[in-house]
Formats: sequence, C-alpha cells, structure tokens
Amino acid sequence: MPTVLTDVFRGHPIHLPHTHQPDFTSLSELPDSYTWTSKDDPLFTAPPSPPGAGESIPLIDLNHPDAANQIGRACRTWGAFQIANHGVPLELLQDIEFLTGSLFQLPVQRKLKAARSDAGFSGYGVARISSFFNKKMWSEGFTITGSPLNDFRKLWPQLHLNYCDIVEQYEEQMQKLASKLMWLSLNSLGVSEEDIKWARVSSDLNWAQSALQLNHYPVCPEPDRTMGLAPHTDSTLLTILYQNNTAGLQVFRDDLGWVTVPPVPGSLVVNVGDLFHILSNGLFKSVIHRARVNQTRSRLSVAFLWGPRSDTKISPVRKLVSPDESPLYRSVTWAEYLRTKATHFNKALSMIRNHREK
Ligand SMILES: C=C1C[C@]23C[C@H]1CC[C@H]2[C@@]12CCC[C@@](C)(C(=O)O1)[C@H]2[C@@H]3C(=O)O
Ligand SMILES: O=C(O)CCC(=O)C(=O)O
Ligand SMILES: [Fe+2]
Repeated sequence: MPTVLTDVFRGHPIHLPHTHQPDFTSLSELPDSYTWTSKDDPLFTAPPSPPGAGESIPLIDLNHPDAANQIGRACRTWGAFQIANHGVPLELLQDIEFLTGSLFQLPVQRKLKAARSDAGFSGYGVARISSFFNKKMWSEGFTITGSPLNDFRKLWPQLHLNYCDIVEQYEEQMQKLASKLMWLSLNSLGVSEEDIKWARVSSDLNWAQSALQLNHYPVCPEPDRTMGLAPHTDSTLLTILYQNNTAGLQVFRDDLGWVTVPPVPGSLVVNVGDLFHILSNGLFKSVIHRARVNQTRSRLSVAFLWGPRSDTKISPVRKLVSPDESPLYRSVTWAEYLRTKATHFNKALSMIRNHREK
C-alpha cells in the first residue's frame, strides 16, 4: 500500500493525451474538440448567479476575533471562502505566480520533457479528470509532489535551484496555514484535538502531506463555448488556491447556480475537499467548482492540495455523529480515496457512503 502520493496512481494508469495539446496561441477559432455543450457536462449551461445578487463566497479577515465562526459558517454554507491577513508574505505569492508564468511560457517541447506519465503523479500535462470528459479543456497543468528537483532540472537547466527554493518555501507556508484553517473550522463545531488524535498540532505536521497543482488557462478566442477546468470537487481535506488577477474560478450552489469568485489581490481562496466533508460527517460541503477562460487575459492559478498521510484512516468525527445513527461515511485513507476518484470520479463519495438501515 502506497505511503506517499507519488505511488498512488501506479496501479491506476489513465491515458492522458498530453502530446496532442495544441499550440493555444496559434488558434483563432475554437476546434470542435474544445467546444463544450450541456451534453458534455450537464452543468455547463446552468444559470450564472442572478445579476445583482451580489453574492459570492465570504472574504474573511483571519485577524478578526470571530474568524473561526465565520470560517465554520462558510464551510457549511458554501464549502469555500477567501482569506485576507493570512500571514503568507505577498512576495512569496508573487514568486510562485512568477514561477508558474515562467513554466508555462517555456516551449512545449521543453515542457513535455517533464510530462507526467499515465501512471505517474508529478509533471506536465492535462488535468487528471480529463479522461472523464469527451471534450478537451482549455488549460495545461503541472503537478508537484515531493521534491520538484528532477522535473525542474529538465525545465530550467540553469535556474532550477531557485525555483525549487520557491516551491519549498511556498509549501511550508501553506502547510502551516492549512492546519490552522482546519482547526479553526473544527473548533467552530466544538471539535478539539482530543477528538482527532492523528491531526494534533503538536504532532509536528508529519501527519499531513500535499501536492501543488499549477494551472494555466491561455487566452481563448471563444471563451463562452469552452471549459478551462471541468466541474469537480477536490479529494482533499482543504485546498488553498492562489489565483492571479484574471477571474475564472466559479463555485456551484444548488440555489444560486455558478458563482464567480472574484480575484482579491493578496488574498487566498480556500475550498473544502471531500475528505473534510467525510471528517465532518457531511456538515462541511465539498464545493463543486470549475474554471472558465478569458478572451483577452491568460489566467494562472496555484492549488495547494492538502490531506493526511496516505495511511491514516479518515472517518467522521464521533462527536459529530448523533448517538442513535451510524456515521454517514465509512473510513477511508487518502490513497484509497484518490484511487476511487481516479476510477469513479464524481461517484467516489457516494461509493463510500454508509447506507443507513431503517
Ligand atoms: C492530490 C491530488 C488531488 C488531485 C489528484 C492528485 C493530484 C492532482 C489533483 C488535481 C488538481 C486538478 C483538479 C483535480 C480534480 C485533478 O484532476 O487533479 C485534482 C485531484 C483531486 O482533487 O481529486
Ligand atoms: O484554476 C482554478 O481556479 C481552479 C483550479 C482547481 O480547481 C484545481 O487545481 O483543483
Ligand atoms: Fe479544484
């Protein structure tokens, strides 16, 4: 059984056609293979949030004395929020944006030197969920887990060490922030470190692991007819997303439809992932989100995908399950869940749901 993320997809190869990526910049018309309709994705034409509704996910000031409750509320109603005053240096956000921009600007032959293999985890390619859709997505991505040294050396024979250093610093900051956010939201439910022993702050963060997903959405001649990244939930506990100043991220709410998450300079977007939904016995929503593209500006985003060690069993916190009911989900490790997701995509959650008797 794999204990690091690198091994998770080894027995679950997915054929991902990286090498058929077009040179996005040379296309003046959208090819049919990139043209999406509601047949390709039932939510494609779901209404955008009504104009003037003025509602999007909350922007929460982490220094606010009531931040924990605000975060808890956002996790229950939206499954997403933005944070200001998160303590991550602005310069580091600029560095990771610069790194991401430089990576995707490399010639495609260079990027393909670090292509992700079908059974691999790290490297350059299309989104892993691509295999579940008939149409292609107008984006390219780069996944990092563990040290990026080998891949970065292929991309930047000279500068790779500087870029590795940025990734390392960024991951360190994100780890601290993610654990803080998890505990703030759990505290708002009355759950404390006594209730989830594997995730104690004092256990020096060795209980967690992560991946970084860099995304690039090139300028597109017909943005309304294509998709940057198809709707999905993240398989994480929490995801912390940095987006550049081009809008594109949307979250889905049953009552509102697609709601745009406007870029707020210096702030970060946080998503509840499927594992946090499980841990909270369904109280926190793992939010369906997608990325649209833009006709005049390219868009970059950096997702920090955060979860427990691969061998930790995640199950609903006992305290959140009422005594006369069984937990909503059976226990699952992150490795098992990622593999279930890799084969069953958006059915994964329902596959580990306990069916209540009576
Ligand atoms: C740790 C993770 C989480 C992964 C798989 C693996 C590495 C890359 C992540 C993403 C990033 C892009 C969306 C997503 C849906 C995808 O296709 O690749 C994510 C997926 C998940 O959250 O399920
Ligand atoms: O680019 C975005 O805004 C969304 C990216 C995302 O959802 C992901 O990488 O999981
Ligand atoms: Fe995502």
